[in-house]
Amino acid sequence: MIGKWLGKKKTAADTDTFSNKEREQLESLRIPGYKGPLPSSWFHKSGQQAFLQLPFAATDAVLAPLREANGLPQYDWQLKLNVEKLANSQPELPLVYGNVIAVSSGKGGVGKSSVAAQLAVALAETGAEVGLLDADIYGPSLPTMLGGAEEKQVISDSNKMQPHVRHGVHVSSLGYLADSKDAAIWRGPMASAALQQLFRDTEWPRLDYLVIDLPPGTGDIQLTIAQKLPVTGAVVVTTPQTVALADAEKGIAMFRKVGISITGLVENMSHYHCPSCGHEEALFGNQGGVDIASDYDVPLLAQIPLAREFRQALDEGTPLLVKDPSNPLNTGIRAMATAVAAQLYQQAKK
Ligand SMILES: Nc1ncnc2c1ncn2[C@@H]1O[C@H](COP(=O)(O)OP(=O)(O)OP(=O)(O)O)[C@@H](O)[C@H]1O
Repeated sequence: MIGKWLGKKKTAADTDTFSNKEREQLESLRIPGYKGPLPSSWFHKSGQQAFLQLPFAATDAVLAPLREANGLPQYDWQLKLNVEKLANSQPELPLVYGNVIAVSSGKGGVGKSSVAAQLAVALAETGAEVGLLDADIYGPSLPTMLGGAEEKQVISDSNKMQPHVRHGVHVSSLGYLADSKDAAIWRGPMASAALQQLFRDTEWPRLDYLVIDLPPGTGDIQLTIAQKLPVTGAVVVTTPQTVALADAEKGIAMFRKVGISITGLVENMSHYHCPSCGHEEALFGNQGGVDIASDYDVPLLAQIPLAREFRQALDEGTPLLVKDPSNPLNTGIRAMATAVAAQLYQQAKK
């Protein structure tokens, strides 16, 4: 749990109010993934200190426009997060799992696991308590992408699995338990049962967010998982390529069929940025994700470039966010995390 600020008793200084002109400027602040102006009750000031208090995870970058806006920089702006637990698709399950984000793709190889891993690390960077469930039982790749595959699985006295803590994220994966070659031969019901067990028998701490890396595709297994696990919102990952887009459409349709809200679309490998000459090339086509998002009325949460740095870092088990935190490529990943958390909140509150 982060910041207990919301529950703090108000002091006389907290009742300081912004002038009308300042309020107008605050109203013009936009956050990735949040449609429209933020409620004015989320802004506070106390003398020279000013606070933006959000009920979802966000990076400090959201304050940049306030720090730069005319008339507002005199304040020392701070971000206060107090992540609200939102309703999910299984109301009878306790909310200890936090807000559950299912990351899916209609097609294999589009970068779903990379997006899930980097989303989880970026959310954890904000100070949120984050879990990551590797439900990609046919090819659990998170132990490779986040490292620690060689670490022994610890079972607690209460017979529960201790999640591995990797780069600030609590990770549970069959890849830490079984040989991935064994997992690949599992059939539908067996895989689905193993997964539910992995979800239930992991000793998760009290989480703010649980990111689930679903197996690729839109068949029975994905449908069963989506129905059996608590889900707050689904993120569909695609590349801009026509074949991937057709499968992404199936993914959107699948979640809609079972009443799970689509938090949005992430377009991965949207273009290639040449590190030497700066040229940008749309290797998999142009605008695919933008068009699908508009056709299906789902938010486009991020467009992530194809970059050697992302792949290399994940192959080494240390995502770029951790390996090279100030690399400009990370800006888009951090903005994606804010956009996912903001949109998840806004949809749940609708
Ligand atoms: N934006 C990117 N830039 C460079 N490499 C990437 C990018 N996204 C993913 N990759 C690389 O592409 C490969 C496939 O990615 P990943 O395993 O995440 O795909 P997936 O959709 O989860 O695949 P599967 O369906 O098989 O589980 C990995 O080596 C990953 O590092």
